[in-house]
Amino acid sequence: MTVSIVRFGGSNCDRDAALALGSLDIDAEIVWHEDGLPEATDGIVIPGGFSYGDYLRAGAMAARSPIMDEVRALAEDGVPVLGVCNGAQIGSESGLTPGAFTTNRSARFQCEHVHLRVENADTPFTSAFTEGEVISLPIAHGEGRFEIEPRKLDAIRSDDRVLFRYCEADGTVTDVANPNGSTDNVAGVLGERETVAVLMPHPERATLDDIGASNGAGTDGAGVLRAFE
Ligand SMILES: NC(=O)CC[C@H](N)C(=O)O
Repeated sequence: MTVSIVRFGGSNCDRDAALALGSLDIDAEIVWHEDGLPEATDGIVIPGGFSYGDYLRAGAMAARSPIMDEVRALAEDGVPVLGVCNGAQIGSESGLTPGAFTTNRSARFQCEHVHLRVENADTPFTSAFTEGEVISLPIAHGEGRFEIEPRKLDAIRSDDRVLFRYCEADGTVTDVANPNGSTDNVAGVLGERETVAVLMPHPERATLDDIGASNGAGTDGAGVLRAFE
């Protein structure tokens, strides 16, 4: 697969994503949003960062860049799309995925390792795992609290669109394990197709052996990025 990693002004995880994908022998190219998507694109990553300085709402301005029309069109054609952290905020702001990401319950930027329970292993982003498996990934965000209206929450639950939930190390979903106050502990959610996903934790920061070994992040992120193999 040839993955286009979409860079906006203020993206800062684009190179991490390229390195992580490269370490899995997946072709990846960083694409400046004004240049549009290359024709060869058959996978898309919207990376983390602080696009447009998080002004207005995190992700709100990048979501209105014309390249997002191209992303939406390819997503509808079944091209896998993954939004990570600021990319998740851009994904939800652009209507690729349901719900919204708002200010953390703590009202502070939080940077820590979290446990996640795999809720749906039947997607390209989770096929390396089993349902109910607990993985660990780092988070680093100020606006990561997933919010969704109750009716839509019921719908995504019954449609199996919750991808990951924040949990304890043993897989129990508790409020204490919920770092930012996300509704129903949701850490990652699918779009209308199981080939479109956004998540607040950073798989690209827990993929490379050397980085994982030195900062304790581990390499569970590789399982998520294998969606692009
Ligand atoms: N690491 C990131 O992508 C940060 C996301 C966003 N700027 C926030 O703080 O919520």
